[in-house]
Amino acid sequence: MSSLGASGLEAGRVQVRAGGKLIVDGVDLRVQPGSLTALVGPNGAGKSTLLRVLAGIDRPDSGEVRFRGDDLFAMRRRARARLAALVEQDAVTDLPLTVRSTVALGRLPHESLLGGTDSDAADIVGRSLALVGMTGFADRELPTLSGGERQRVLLAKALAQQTPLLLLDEPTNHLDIAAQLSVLALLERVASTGATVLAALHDLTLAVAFCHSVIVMAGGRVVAAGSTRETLTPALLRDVYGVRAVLLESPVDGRPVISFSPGTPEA
Ligand SMILES: Nc1ncnc2c1ncn2[C@@H]1O[C@H](COP(=O)(O)OP(=O)(O)OP(=O)(O)O)[C@@H](O)[C@H]1O
Repeated sequence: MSSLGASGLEAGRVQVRAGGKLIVDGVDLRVQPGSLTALVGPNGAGKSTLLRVLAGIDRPDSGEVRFRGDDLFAMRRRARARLAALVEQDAVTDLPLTVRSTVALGRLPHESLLGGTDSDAADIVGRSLALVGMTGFADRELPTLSGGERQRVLLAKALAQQTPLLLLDEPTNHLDIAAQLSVLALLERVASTGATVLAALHDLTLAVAFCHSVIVMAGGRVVAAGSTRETLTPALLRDVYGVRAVLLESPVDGRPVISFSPGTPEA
């Protein structure tokens, strides 16, 4: 595997087998630091499975994952948790914890094993809650929150982890349109600080508006990757999703917009 050297996320020949078939089938990818990258593809393409491998949570059946040149599976769990955070899709959120305590879990990898406290924890937890607009919910119990509120708390927990690698599985799930836009803008800002940020997104309009790069998966494989504008072409969207689409430019801010039309695309 060629190396990104001291930066970025790199996966080589990653395979994951489940239920007797390859659900991730020889994935090679690179995610550059400093810009937001989208991971897109139809339902069942293998995005969630791949994200768990890229976060170092699930070991692949074969292949390797490196971040800043280091093998994620060769390091201890705590060390890995200081490098990589994953916001999972519909993660279990019925723990009887307050919002503040939930976000504070993101600080665990930074606490000293010798019992010393993480002196900045309260401050970082407070700032993370503010970034996702959940300050007023700090003392609420997690199970009492709406789906969108929980989603924002889980994002705050990952932000509190302060990792240079941030992976997100459908981070805009359950969010209203204003919250979706503010989460994408927040991820853009996190990436602009030099972090490596990869988000699985179903909403291609959001992907093309906010993400500089895109990785397209189908059937467990990466079928295209590159700059979002150049990769998400009408031909690619027809081949991968079977839809009719056209790429336009927003008259408001010049950002790209994908417009979809009903009906089956012509071959
Ligand atoms: N333990 C398992 N046994 C059998 N098949 C599995 C298992 N886990 C996942 N799969 C299958 O692997 C494929 C990839 O699943 P995955 O959740 O990674 O896809 P995805 O791209 O995230 O999908 P979605 O967009 O619907 O969330 C799916 O077809 C899924 O049914």
